[in-house]
Amino acid sequence: MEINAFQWVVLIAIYALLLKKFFKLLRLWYKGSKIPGSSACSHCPKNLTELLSEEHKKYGSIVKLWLGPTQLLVSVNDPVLIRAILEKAEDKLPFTGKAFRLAFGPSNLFASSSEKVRKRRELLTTELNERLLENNYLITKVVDIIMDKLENIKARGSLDSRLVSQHMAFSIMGSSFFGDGFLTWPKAAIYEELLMLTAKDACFWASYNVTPFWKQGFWKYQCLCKRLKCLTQDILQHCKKNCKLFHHIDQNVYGEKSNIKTVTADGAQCCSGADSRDCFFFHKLNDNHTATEEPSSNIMRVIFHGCQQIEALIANVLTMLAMHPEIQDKVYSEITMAMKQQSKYEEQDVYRMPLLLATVFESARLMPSGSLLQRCPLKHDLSFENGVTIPAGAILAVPVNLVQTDDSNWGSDATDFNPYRFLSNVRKEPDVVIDVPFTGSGEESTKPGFSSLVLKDPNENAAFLPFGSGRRTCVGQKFVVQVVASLFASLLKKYEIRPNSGSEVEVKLSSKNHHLLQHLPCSSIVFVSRDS
Ligand code: HEM
Repeated sequence: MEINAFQWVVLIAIYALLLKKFFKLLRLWYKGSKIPGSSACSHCPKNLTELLSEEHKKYGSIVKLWLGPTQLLVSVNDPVLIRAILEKAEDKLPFTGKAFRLAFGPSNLFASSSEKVRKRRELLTTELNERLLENNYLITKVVDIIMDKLENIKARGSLDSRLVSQHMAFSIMGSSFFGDGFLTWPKAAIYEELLMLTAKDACFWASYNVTPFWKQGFWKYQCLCKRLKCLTQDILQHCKKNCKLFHHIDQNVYGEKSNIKTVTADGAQCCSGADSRDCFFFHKLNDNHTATEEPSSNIMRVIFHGCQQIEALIANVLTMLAMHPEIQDKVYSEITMAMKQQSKYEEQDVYRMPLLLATVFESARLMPSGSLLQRCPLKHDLSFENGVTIPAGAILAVPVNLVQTDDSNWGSDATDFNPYRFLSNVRKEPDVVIDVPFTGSGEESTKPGFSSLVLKDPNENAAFLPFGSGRRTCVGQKFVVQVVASLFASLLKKYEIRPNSGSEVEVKLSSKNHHLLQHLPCSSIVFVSRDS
């Protein structure tokens, strides 16, 4: 048989590619052999965190674990080293991208390559921080609507804290990103259900190496994804309709921040300055999207990530307050004291409630929503001062819940709920007041009516990682902390949160075993009105 020149070229190219892959693998094996740890994960118990905990005890702060012949996981549990590594390591593992690509379509916002995400990360950070400062009224409105909804469902008795938290998180994300029109959007409930369902099944379908086109279930799943996309377009249209400035947005970009309503030529009322910025935000977020990207996928990804994470945080704070009535009472006193000083409650007031903010941080520390932070040096090895090299292609993992509940990082009460670890007493230790967005100023705290406690910057402790760290850290941290604290300030002013007697949460939380804390069941809680 005669082989022509073209076929030779193809054959050589394939051969060269295979050879390159083989040498990469040899290199991974060789470099991996120098990292301490068990050679293989053949005896993997169900819980990877438990295994990593044992390995770290045996081999030190950097351990390797072969997940398969071609998959090397390197786990690091020393906070100072973690900070240094995450400052350098920029790329993420492509797998998570695959799951979300399937659910929401291709998007560059959470891409594995840092190059692709940089611009949009910056945009999102600016937007969130500006929105945070300008949109005070919106948070108050969201909280009011959530409180009204609570009034209605509370009549039925105890509530599943996960479900309540999900509704709250969804209202916060929806209204913050689409404007307050979202709060009256008739399809919001369907959208919430569909978003959660689609994302839940994404990992299952993404776990197939070859997309299972032959399975009927897969096509049903694709239909759900399509419906979700249509609904996202629908709310965007709704947003655009309410916001006639969209088409001449360029004239208004970041310039005018007036809230005065204007009237267009066709007589329709234009949205306020704040609303036009909402529209502009999405316009910009999808600006210059590449051919492979879909306009609504970035939006769905952000909304989903925010909902999922905020939901977990709210549920954790609810659970912790329900289980620690003595802390709840103190937070309540702090809220009433701070609110007494103001004729009108402003969102910035939460910065005068250090115990409330510390409660949010402590809940995030004890029960982080993800158990591993991961990076994947795609092109280059990562070398560190202590002589350790993490080879390109290895999965770098940070076992967040181990680091966040380790005695050596947090003291002997590391597994206890103690928000005071994030506070210092201004009168006793005036020099620990730190000038960061989260901390109250020492001067304010000494005025009558203000708390004498001062919040420390939680990020000062390198072992505080609920929002990640380094170049790919979460861009929503400041936004989330302010919104969630505001929500609880309003909630606690009206209600006392109690566990439903005999519910599972009471049993689980009385245990000191921190592994249990990460797997809390749906907990049942009751909101008891303070007026009654
Ligand atoms: C309680 C709420 C939240 C928690 C606990 C949380 C946590 C996280 C974590 C752990 C990461 C990975 C960080 C790392 O690998 O170092 C992350 C990434 C990210 N978060 Fe959040 N997040 C929250 C809310 C939000 C919100 C509300 C937004 C935006 C609206 C947001 C936007 C992002 C983005 C864009 C990334 C990806 C960064 C990148 O890959 O470069 N997050 N978040």
